[in-house]
Amino acid sequence: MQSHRASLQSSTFELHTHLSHALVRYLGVSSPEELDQYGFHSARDLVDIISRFITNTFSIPTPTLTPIGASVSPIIALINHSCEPNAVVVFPRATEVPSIQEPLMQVIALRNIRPDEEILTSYIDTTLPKHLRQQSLKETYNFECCCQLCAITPEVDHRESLFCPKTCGGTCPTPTEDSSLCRCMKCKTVVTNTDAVVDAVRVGQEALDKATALQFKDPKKSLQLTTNLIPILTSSGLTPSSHPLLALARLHQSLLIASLPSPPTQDSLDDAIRAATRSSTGLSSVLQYGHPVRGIALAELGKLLAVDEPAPRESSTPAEAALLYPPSGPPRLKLAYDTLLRARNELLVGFGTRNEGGQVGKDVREGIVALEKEIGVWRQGVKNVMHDLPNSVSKAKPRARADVLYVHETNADC
Ligand SMILES: C[S@@+](CC[C@H](N)C(=O)[O-])C[C@H]1O[C@@H](n2cnc3c(N)ncnc32)[C@H](O)[C@@H]1O
Repeated sequence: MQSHRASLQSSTFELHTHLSHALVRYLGVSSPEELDQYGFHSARDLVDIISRFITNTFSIPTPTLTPIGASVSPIIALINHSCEPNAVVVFPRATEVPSIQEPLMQVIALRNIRPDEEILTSYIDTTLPKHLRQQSLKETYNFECCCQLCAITPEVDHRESLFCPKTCGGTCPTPTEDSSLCRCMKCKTVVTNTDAVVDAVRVGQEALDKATALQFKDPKKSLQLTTNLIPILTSSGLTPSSHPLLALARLHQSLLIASLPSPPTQDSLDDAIRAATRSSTGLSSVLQYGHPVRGIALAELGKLLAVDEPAPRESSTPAEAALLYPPSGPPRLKLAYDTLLRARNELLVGFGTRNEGGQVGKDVREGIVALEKEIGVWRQGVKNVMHDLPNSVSKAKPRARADVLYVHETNADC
């Protein structure tokens, strides 16, 4: 397996040296001779193994993709990187394998791959803009990425974009200190407040770094930072997929879910749903269909929407109801159902059909079945009401309400 000991940047070399010392302490050896039994004959050998380990390991995630460990597979370590990968490395939970053998590492194709085409996975978070992806790949893997996404400079990359200031539906590239002239790619309107946007992005990045560092030590402070910064970045015009707004939104969502009271209040649940919607929308613009991160984000949103509402909101007019997000009552149930169906289809791609979309895919399937039953009960209830009503009334309002509940006549085998 590849090592970069001879060509490491000095900061990375220093980190590898620290890790080598930690390894020596862990092994409890006190002299170079004692290291011989492990096959290390010099400090250089130790740095070499650390470099090899860092270059070739994969993080082991929970079913919802929180990293909890590291693994090495000499075969999978042969796969090179692309920021637009055609495959992913996952650890699905397979029914036919005894749980004692888990986790199982698998490479899953995200799309059809030609026989002569190289299989490529991504080593890093590809929702990041190009300069941060390049920095991360250089620091950890010691190479400059020349994949299609890095080689071609698109007019607008959704990882760094603003909504058109005239709200024509187009987008503009995010201004930077070096390139402050930016205009909408559709209507060509020039963005005038570029300094304010550059400042917002800088402050947002600082807050993201701080909030990430504090997320386990001081989750309340971390949540305060994400809560304060998201509106600033949103009002400066950043699209939901832009950095650092997307990263802040994802962190915000996980902090909100972790701090949900038990049982949740309507406000805390609705806040978490809005955060999950923002994350999922952003991820869908920058990750390809079926990417496990997209599938998991949709599943989390669908599950939140499916939670029983503690105090459903009553809207006085249909117009008011249409503006309400998340919706309440039957429309919420229908949205939960549709979202879980979309999640399941994407999870089947990202975690493999044979794995039934992994553990989350199976949970989502159960959620769909439960919702189908619940929606069936509602529909029956509405039918009964319509049946009991006098003829003149039965054809009016209740039908409109019943339409909301007429979801696809699928069973959960989709
Ligand atoms: C896990 S290994 C991949 C297999 C490696 N190419 C080999 O032959 O053993 C990771 C290393 O491969 C190289 N690599 C992976 N993807 C690359 C890419 N897209 N461009 C250049 N080098 C790459 C880098 O040196 C990186 O540190």
